[in-house]
Amino acid sequence: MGRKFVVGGNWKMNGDKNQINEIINNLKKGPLDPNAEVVIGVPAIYLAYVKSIVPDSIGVAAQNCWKVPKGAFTGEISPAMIKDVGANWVILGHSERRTIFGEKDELVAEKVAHALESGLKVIACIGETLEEREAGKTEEVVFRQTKALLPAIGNNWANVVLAYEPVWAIGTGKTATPQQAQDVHASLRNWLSSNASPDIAASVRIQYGGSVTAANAKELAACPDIDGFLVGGASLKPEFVDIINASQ
Ligand SMILES: O=C(CO)COP(=O)(O)O
Repeated sequence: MGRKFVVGGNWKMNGDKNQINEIINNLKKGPLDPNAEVVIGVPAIYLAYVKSIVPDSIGVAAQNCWKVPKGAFTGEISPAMIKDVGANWVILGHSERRTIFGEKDELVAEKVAHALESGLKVIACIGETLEEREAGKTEEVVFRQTKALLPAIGNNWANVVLAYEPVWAIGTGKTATPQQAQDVHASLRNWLSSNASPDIAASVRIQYGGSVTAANAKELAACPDIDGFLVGGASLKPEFVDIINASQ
């Protein structure tokens, strides 16, 4: 179907200059699968530093942004600023933003709309909690979260990657089984076919995120509807290279 494998590293609030140098040197050494797209999500304060040392072949993402270009929003950064320091991507709607910082579907959608209008590419995150999964609400939740994004994305789907990250699998060492992940990815694609368009459903890349490691990446990558990963903890380690190469 021609969906390019795309692997994101979400460093979250981790890293200092020393560790960043190590991570970037490791990525430079690779070797990286030339057929995989790589994007690293770095703390805002290091965006410019990372851009100054990373090869252009690796995309750089902010982990959040605000929904307008500038103004009295103490502590926030805008897509215009992210672009100004040379980064092209932003991760939005991560479950940590949703749960710890109380971001609701509508706010995530407003941020996605503004980031896309500003010319950034977006990794938009969705996913259910353990409670929601156990209540049989996984599809209801991911469909609701995705539905909120439809008007925000409009005809900009080419600049969006969806990241399905079940909250119970994030940072817990409890990876979704390949079948569990594949099932949600397939039903999401099916839902997109009816609610966006068959073309969008066939072309949008859906990453899996949640305790991805070098040990489980290959099996997950072999699933037909898994088009890459959004990696937290392991993106800080040398094994990130093996995860990037998992679809080879
Ligand atoms: O939240 C994640 C990526 O955005 C996943 O984190 P872990 O890979 O550490 O579970």
